[in-house]
Amino acid sequence: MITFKEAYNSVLQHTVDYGTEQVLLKDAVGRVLAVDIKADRDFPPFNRATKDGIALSFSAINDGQSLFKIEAVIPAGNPTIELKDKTACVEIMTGAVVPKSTDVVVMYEDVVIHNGFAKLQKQPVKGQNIHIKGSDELKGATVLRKNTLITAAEIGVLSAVGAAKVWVKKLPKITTIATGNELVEVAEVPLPHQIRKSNINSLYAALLNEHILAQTLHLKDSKEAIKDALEVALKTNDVLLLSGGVSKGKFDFLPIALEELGVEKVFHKVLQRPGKPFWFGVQKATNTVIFSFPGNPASTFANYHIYFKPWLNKSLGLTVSNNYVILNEELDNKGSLTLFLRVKVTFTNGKLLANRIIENGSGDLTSLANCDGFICIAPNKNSYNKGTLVPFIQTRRLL
Ligand SMILES: Nc1nc2c(c(=O)[nH]1)N[C@H]1C(S)=C(S)[C@@H](COP(=O)(O)OP(=O)(O)OC[C@H]3O[C@@H](n4cnc5c(N)ncnc54)[C@H](O)[C@@H]3O)O[C@H]1N2
Ligand code: MOO
Repeated sequence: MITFKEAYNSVLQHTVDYGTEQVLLKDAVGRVLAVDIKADRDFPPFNRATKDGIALSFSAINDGQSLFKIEAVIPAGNPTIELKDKTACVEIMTGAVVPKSTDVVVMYEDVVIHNGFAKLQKQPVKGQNIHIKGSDELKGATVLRKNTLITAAEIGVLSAVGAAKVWVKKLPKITTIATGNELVEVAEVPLPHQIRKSNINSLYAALLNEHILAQTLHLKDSKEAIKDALEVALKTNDVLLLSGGVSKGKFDFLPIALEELGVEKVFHKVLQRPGKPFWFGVQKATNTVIFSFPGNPASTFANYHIYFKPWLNKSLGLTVSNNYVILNEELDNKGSLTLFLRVKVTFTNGKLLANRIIENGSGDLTSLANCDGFICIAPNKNSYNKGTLVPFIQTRRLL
């Protein structure tokens, strides 16, 4: 059986570039930028008043002048004008173009306006309250880099440079597949020996967070039915996320069915808990990647975050980040398996502290709603003191 590190590295060696596509700006949030974005004009595009007040020539102030005739009133959105008389001033609003031959803006709070004249109450500084043309970025500068996750901030920048359509990384087409005769629909009342499908809905929701609208399938524990359905699914998807049917049971047909369909097994079973009987493979002919997760809810959920999420990030060109939290209790791991322990994380005095939660093994579904993620504890008699930094796999937004 391979170690967690070997399995993780192996999964990341099987990433796939799905190419690029153009989407409308409104659909770009959450996607990954596929090209560098350049400024189509200077930022800001003109000398911009940053306060409501008056604009004037500093040379007049230098000459000792403090009372200025108001020549015009300039709202934001008006074309550039020129201050004709350098001993006069204009009233100017935030966001308006600072007139030619003016180089200082004094805010209303520091002047008294009376009978068409403005009187300075305070000595201004040359250049104050003017956001100089091109001082943020010059035309042609790269303002966003390829392989950036597009958030609300990037949407603002894309809007400012006129990117009504955006080139983004294509997302893989995914079907999530639940297996098992015991599973019934959520809306059904299960018989005493049945349970409702939860893993598949959880995977579907996790993928929605990645802006992937997955198909879902449920297969009964029949080898022929599984093979027939998988044959079609392999042809029509880039990725299959399966849950259940991969351990040693008499009805765990997935490993054999996948191999009979020409899917190359990369590995089966990893020295870890939960998620040990994880089966990972690739169908070279169709370039389909198969993550076949163990059916226990904590196993499917953990392995999705441990393996699939970094695989997706790397496939899309995003950085695969390694995050750490501070262990807030002592523990050790004398066994041979890497443990992924469910933790609650608190943000205390600027630090993320992790405490284990009470859970009842890999089948304990409700514990997943009580934890913030998993800490990764290496095997073989490792002792961890309180205060140790440990790798953290986040399963919900923390801050
Ligand atoms: N002889 C052995 N038995 C088992 C081993 C082993 O190594 N030798 N491994 C155990 C471990 S560890 C795990 S994890 C499970 C994984 O088994 P499978 O992947 O074959 O999963 P199933 O047997 O189909 O289901 C396990 C469990 O999870 C429930 N389940 C399945 N799918 C769903 C779903 N979509 N939603 C909710 N719950 C689901 C299922 O009803 C079972 O209770 O095997 C151990 N056994
Ligand atoms: O590998 Mo299993 O997830 O421990 O129950």
